[in-house]
Amino acid sequence: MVIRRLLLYLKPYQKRFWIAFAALLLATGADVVLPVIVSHFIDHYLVPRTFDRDTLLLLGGSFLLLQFLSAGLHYYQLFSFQTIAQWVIRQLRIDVFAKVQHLGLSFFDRTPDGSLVSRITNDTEAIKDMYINVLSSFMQNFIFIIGVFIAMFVLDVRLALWCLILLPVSLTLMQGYRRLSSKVYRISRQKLAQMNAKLNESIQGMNIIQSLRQEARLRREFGSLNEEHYRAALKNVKLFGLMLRPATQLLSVLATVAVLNFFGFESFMGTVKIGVLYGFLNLLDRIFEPVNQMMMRLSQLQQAVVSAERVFELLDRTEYAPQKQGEKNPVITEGRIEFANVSFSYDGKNDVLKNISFVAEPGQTVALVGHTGSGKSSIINLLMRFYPVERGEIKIDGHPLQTYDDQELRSKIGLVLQDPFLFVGDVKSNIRLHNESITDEQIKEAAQFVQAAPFIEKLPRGYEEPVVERGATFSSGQRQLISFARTMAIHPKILVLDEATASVDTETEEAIQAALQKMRQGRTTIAIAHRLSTIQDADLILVLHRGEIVERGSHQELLAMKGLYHKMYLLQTYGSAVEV
Ligand SMILES: Nc1ncnc2c1ncn2[C@@H]1O[C@H](COP(=O)(O)OP(=O)(O)OP(=O)(O)O)[C@@H](O)[C@H]1O
Repeated sequence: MVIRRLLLYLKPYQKRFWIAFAALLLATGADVVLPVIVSHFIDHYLVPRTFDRDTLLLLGGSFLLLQFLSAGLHYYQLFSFQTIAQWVIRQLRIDVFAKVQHLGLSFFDRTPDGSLVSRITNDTEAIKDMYINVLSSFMQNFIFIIGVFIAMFVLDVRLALWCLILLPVSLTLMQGYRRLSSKVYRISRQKLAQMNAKLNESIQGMNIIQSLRQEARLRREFGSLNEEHYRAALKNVKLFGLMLRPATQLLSVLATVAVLNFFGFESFMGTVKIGVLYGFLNLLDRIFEPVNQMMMRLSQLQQAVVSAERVFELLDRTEYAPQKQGEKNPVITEGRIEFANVSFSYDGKNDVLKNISFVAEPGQTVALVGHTGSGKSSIINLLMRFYPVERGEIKIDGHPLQTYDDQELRSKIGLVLQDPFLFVGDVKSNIRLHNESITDEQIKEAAQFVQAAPFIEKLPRGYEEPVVERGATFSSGQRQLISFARTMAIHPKILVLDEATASVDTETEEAIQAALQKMRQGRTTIAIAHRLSTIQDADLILVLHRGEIVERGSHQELLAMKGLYHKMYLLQTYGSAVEV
C-alpha cells in the first residue's frame, strides 16, 4: 500500500523512468552475455585448439563492445534513476510543507515542532534513499538475476532447473527479515522524532532552561531518548548482521558445492564441457552478489516504508485551518464586531468560553480583562479564525466570520501579539512582509506613525538593518514597535491587540503606549489588557472569569460595581505590582 503510493510519485516522470529502465535491461543483457561468450570461446576454440582468426576477432570485438556498452548504459540508468529520485523527493517535500501550512492551529497544539521537522527532513531523506538506492538496485538486481537464469538455461537446462530452488529460498528469507525489521524501524524513527522534538524544545527555551537550571534534567531526558534510539538501531544491526548476511552466504556456499558435485558427477560421465562449467560457476558467483545487494537494500527499503508511513500520515491529516464557506465575498468596511452566544472548547470536553456575547461598534475599543486562563486569548483565537466557531456566531459587519475570504480577513484585521515574531531578513522586509504593493515610503510612514522611526533610523543600516532568527538582536520593545509598523502598513480596519507584558524601559513603554493610542484611533479594537491603567478609556471593558463574562461596562461603571474589576484595580494600583 505504502510502496504503491510511493511509486505513484513516479508518475510524472514516467517517460524518463521507462527509458532508464530500457537502458538497465540492455546493460544487464550485455552483462550476462559476456560469460556466455567466454564459455563459447573455451568450448569451441580453446579446448579443440582451433583458432580461426576472423571468428576470434569477431568474438573479441563483441566482447569489448559489450563491455563498453554495458558501462555506458549503466552510467545512464544510474544517473536517470537518481535524478528521478531527487525530483520525487523535491515534490514530496513541497507537498508536505504545503500541507503543514494549511493545517489548523489545533493540529500544532498537539504536535511537537521537532517531530514535524523530523518528518519533513529526516523521513523524506529516508524515502529519497529508497528511490535512489533501493528502487534502482532492486530493479537492476532483479533483472540481473533473471538474465543470469536465462543464461544458465542456455548453458545447461538441468542445472539451471536445480538452481531455480534458490529463488523461493531467498524470497522467504527476505520476507522474514522484512517482517522482523519493520517493528524495529518504526521504533527507531519514532525515537528520532522525539529526539528532534526534545532538541527543539531545548534550543527554543534555552534562556529559561539555563535560568531555571534545567540543563541536567533535559540532558537526562535527551540521553534516555538517545539510548532508546541507539537500542532500536542496534537491534536492527543485529538482525541484519546476524541473520541476513550469513544466511545468504551459507546459501551461496551450499549452492556452489551442489553445482560442483553435480559437475563432478556429470563430467565424470563425460557429458559436460569445461566451458559450460566455467560459465556456470561464473554465473553462480554473480547471482549471489545481487541477492546480497537486495538483502542489504532491504533494510533501507524498510526504513523508507516506515518513514513514508509517517509522511503520508501527515499528508492525510485533515485538521485544516478554518476555511471560507459559502459563495459570497463580503468586504469589511465598517469594522463592527459581534459575538453572539459563543462557546468554545479546544479539546471537545472542557468549555474555555461560555456564552460570550458582546458588540464592538465601528471605531470602539473593547478591552478583555481577567485572570490568567480566563479565556481572553481564546476569544482572539476565534476572532482571528485560528479555530472554528462551532457554537454561537461571530459576525463582522453583519456577515458571519466564516463567509470571509482569508485574504480579506487577514488584510483588514491587524494582529499584534505579546511576543511579536520577527522573520530573518531586514527591518524593511519585516514591515513589508513581502507585500510588494507597500512602497518604501509607506514603510517609513508606518514606522513614523508608531514612533518606531527614531530607533530604526539610529540603527547602523537603518531600514536595511539585518534581523536574525526571531529578531534576537532587538529588544522586546523594539520588536514590538517593528511589529506595530508591520500592522499599520496594511491599514487594517480592525485591531486585535494582545498587550505586551514584557517589561521595557519607561521611554520605550511610553513610545509603545503612545503608538497604541494612535493606532486605535478610528479602528475597532479588541484588546487584551493585563495592566488596567492602559485601557481606562476603552468604550467597553469585559471582565472574564473562567470563560464567562462576569462584568461589563466602562472603567467608571465597573469600579462602581465594586466587583472583580474593582478588586483587580485596587490590587494593581495600590497593592504590589501583581499581574492580573
Ligand atoms: N491551544 C490550547 N489547547 C488546549 N487548551 C488551551 C489552549 N489554549 C488555551 N487553552 C486553555 O484554555 C483556557 C483559556 O486560555 P486562554 O489562553 O484563553 O486564557 P487567557 O485569559 O488568555 O490567559 P493569559 O492571560 O494567561 O494569556 C485555559 O484553561 C487554557 O488552559
